[in-house]
Amino acid sequence: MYLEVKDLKKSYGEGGGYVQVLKGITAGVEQGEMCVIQGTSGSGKSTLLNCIGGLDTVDSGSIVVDGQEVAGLNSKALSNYRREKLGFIFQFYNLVPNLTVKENIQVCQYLTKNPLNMEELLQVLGLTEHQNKFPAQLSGGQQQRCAIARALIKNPSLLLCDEPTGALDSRTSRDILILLEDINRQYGTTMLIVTHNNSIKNMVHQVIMIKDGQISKNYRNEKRVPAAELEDL
Ligand SMILES: Nc1ncnc2c1ncn2[C@@H]1O[C@H](COP(=O)(O)OP(=O)(O)OP(=O)(O)O)[C@@H](O)[C@H]1O
Repeated sequence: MYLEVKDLKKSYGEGGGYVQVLKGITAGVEQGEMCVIQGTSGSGKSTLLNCIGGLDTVDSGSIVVDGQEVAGLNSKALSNYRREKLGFIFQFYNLVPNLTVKENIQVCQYLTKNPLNMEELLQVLGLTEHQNKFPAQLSGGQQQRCAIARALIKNPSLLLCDEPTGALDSRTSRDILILLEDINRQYGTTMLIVTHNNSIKNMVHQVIMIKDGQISKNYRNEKRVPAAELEDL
């Protein structure tokens, strides 16, 4: 198992403001799997993703990624873990406004000894002709493709996506999902995708549904639907 989460608990606040967000999550994702995490607003999806990504601490439980226990690492070890293993994609791109597309990607290229080839990645993501533009000169889909390139340049083994199509229209969403599918196939990248979209779960290998901080349903798709054929995106 590439990612194993065991009895993960996480709360925020104290006294009257105390809220237990994750109430004992146990799940596993195989290497090269695409996995969707779904659930109603406030159910704890982003919190789970942030804990796995070392962006937030946990109260108890274990998170093992590629054989390494991540829960409880100190901040230096966590930043090494993020640098070596992870790529992040968020709903609102988070590009640096005064850097060009290429420069935004280069920032992450220098974080690793074995980056992917920049020109090839720009090509694959359809960004070659936009590489010298600034984020404000791009459409939403182009900005998200740039954010994906930035996450992928260091060839992460685990890609964490929080609402990657949340700000996009359905056609652009489909393009981005086809891209993620291609990347998964080409590089074997394990992916966790938090989404509200009910259709995306049909294209992935595994689905984890969270309700009120607990897993309400967890299954593997017997028959996956290619992103190009998803309905109601
Ligand atoms: N830093 C924080 N401090 C206090 N409470 C927080 C913090 N982060 C999240 N929460 C609370 O934890 C709960 C779960 O939040 P989370 O963002 O994980 O939910 P979600 O399922 O991703 O929701 P959404 O689909 O709306 O993004 C919410 O009640 C939220 O208010």
